[in-house]
Amino acid sequence: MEVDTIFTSEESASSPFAFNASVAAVFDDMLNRSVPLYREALTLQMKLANRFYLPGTRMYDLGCSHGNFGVGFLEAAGDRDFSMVAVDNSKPMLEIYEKRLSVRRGSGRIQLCCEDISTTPMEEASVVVMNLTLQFLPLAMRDEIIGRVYQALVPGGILLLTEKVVHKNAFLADIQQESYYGFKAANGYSSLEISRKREALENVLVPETLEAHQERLGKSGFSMVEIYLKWFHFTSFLAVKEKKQCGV
Ligand SMILES: Nc1ncnc2c1ncn2[C@@H]1O[C@H](C[S@+](CC[C@H]([NH3+])C(=O)[O-])CC(=O)[O-])[C@@H](O)[C@H]1O
Ligand SMILES: O=C(O)C(=O)Cc1ccccc1
Repeated sequence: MEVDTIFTSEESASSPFAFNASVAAVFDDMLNRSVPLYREALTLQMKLANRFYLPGTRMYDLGCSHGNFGVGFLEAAGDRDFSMVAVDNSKPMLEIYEKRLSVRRGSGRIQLCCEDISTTPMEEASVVVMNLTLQFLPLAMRDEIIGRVYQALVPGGILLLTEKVVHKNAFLADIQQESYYGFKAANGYSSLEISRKREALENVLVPETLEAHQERLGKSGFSMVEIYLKWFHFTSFLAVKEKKQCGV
């Protein structure tokens, strides 16, 4: 695995963060060292996806990057059939994903789409995964996207949403950030790398409060929402589209 040294160089500080070829090449190391509980979240997402996926429907992975969810799900599925649409607008990420699929059996079950999530058509979905993706979309588009996810889900279908959130209380938001930077430092990032990346992510990764996410999920139609994992900022929501009961 290639080591993430992106923010060791001075020029890295001068441009906004982008999912380009240099980032794609070191992305696993970047995720492992910068996202607390990343592997644990993936494992739980695969288990929940497996529990809620309905044969004949689709699974969508929105902001799939280089395919950790899809490749993991494919390996765990064995001979069980499924249909997944994996969407990302970073070509370098999808090129790596395609290579990973090319050496695996049954990879025709995953269709890769290089497009913007805000325009991607969705239908007949029983599972939609958005792992650390919504936070990169313009704030003004987020309601519409979650609304479309809800509409695309069949009754009993789920959205697995993981986001970096920010605490609504300024003091606790500082504690979150302090704990998070401690995590990065313990994983070998220097304070210069940490501050350069913070600058590069400004206005690119825009976190919202946990309450803002809950409110959006509620007003989009999700009446059952569970937080199944949380590490300060990093929060994983399970949102279920309820099955309507006859006569109620
Ligand atoms: N508008 C957009 N349209 C499509 N893709 C987008 C858009 N904006 C950003 N992306 C894509 O969303 C992904 C976010 S990374 C997801 C990790 C993955 N889910 C994982 O479980 O390994 C999270 C992170 O880097 O913190 C990148 O691949 C972007 O190209
Ligand atoms: O929020 C941060 O400071 C991060 O480093 C999160 C992150 C992880 C991987 C890619 C982009 C942002």
